[in-house]
Amino acid sequence: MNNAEAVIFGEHHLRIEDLLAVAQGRAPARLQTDTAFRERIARGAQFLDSLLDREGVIYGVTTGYGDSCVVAVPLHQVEALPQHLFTFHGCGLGKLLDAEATRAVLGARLRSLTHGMSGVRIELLERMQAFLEHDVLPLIPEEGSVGASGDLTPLSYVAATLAGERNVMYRGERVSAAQVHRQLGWTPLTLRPKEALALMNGTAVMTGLACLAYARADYLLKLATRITALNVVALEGNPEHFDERLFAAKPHPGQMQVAAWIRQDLAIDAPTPPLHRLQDRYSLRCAPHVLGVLADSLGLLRQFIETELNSANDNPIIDADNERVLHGGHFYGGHIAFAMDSLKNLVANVADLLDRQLALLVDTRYNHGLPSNLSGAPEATAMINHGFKAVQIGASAWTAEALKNSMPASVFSRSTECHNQDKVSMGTIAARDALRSLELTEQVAAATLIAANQGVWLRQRQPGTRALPAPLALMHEALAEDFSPLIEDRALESELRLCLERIRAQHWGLYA
Ligand SMILES: N[C@@H](Cc1ccc(O)cc1)C(=O)O
Repeated sequence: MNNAEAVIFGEHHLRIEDLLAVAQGRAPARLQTDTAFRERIARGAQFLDSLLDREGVIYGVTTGYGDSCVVAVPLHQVEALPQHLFTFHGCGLGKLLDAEATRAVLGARLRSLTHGMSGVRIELLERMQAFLEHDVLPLIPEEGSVGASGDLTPLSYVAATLAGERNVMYRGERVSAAQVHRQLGWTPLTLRPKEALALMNGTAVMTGLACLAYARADYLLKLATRITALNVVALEGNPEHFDERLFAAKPHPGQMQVAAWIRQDLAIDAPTPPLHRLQDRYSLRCAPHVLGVLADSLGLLRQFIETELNSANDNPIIDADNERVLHGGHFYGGHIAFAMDSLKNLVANVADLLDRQLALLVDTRYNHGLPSNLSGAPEATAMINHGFKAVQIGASAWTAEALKNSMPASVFSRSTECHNQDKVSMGTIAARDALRSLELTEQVAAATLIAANQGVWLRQRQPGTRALPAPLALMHEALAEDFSPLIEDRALESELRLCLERIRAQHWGLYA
């Protein structure tokens, strides 16, 4: 971990970027330390204890869970209830969340609990901070949440490991939580009556994943814009399609921004007559209109994600100041579900756009004089070379899979848990889908970027071609460090994988 400024978990509003810095191990997570904050947290837990002394009925504390809320739990069993909650939810399946996602989940849950409306002790928050600090990462299976009673099952792995049960990843090894507690000299927490519920009854898994997805989509937008500009040069498209006055006539702000970025890349300052077609095919001409929808949606998606991240998404909500226990449904992840279902659709459209641009590049009927399949082979071996043919087939497959994945998850709500949870969000499925769509679309972007760069290289070798505008010349040079021109056929897997790594690391500074 470098010495980036710590991200404070307490009463401050966190931005997606803050959570991301913690998730990626770029910044430490610190709990707010002032006494006012600690007292506020303590008041919630004390208020719950005082209610218990008075034998008040509190859902999930003196009652069974969910549909079983009509079952009274006698006081002598109240202490045993939290352990039952995380225990019977220990039925997650599917792949394990990776380290970055797990930190995002821990951070999202910690942020929600620091609201001070969940009735947990400061010790619980401190231990969560310690998990992040020492990178003790619960092994969380990603499947089994309907996203509306909170992410109960995946979050049970957070509750259980805090209590010294199940397994964690620690220093690159899979070990039991009990062993790590011993190693670090910690006593496993005995969760207080409301604490397991407070940990589990919320949207932290889908919200953590949504933060990761948002950041990837944000970079993808800029990368797809840069790829489009490279393709306009490679294909000798008509730059007038990105004219400032043209976009002022239909002023969606994000769409105007994308057009402005392309103008900047092409260094257009005066009308430039077309070299070939008066009107290019839509994947070039309408690129700002496709990418603009993503650009214009990001603000709304950010608002949904950050409001959820900074909320007390628990039940019941403990309002110690007014001595009230508020029973409601804040674990319902409808906003994240909508945000992620929308993002899937937006991102799949980017895959489709780039795939269409690639289709133009490789095809001599549309590429305005570039070689077949963008092969740089000399005439003597041209007949046995196939250049980017298979890469383009791959991009078609990745695009189809991203498009297939765009089916909304939220419309598959189904009644569950004895019809207590009879309307659910499926937001966690939507968030996982969004990440998968991003992965596929980044693959399409990697293929299209390498191909566009090859197209630019081939074009530059043609006599009489205009010099590359400065921003694209810089990108062309940066790409040349990793990817050499394709002359004779070679297997491109390792280069595609390197390109994907670069994309995930947001390696190229774009339109900063
Ligand atoms: N989310 C439910 C609680 C719940 C907890 C565990 C369950 O298995 C089911 C439901 C509520 O607050 O009403």
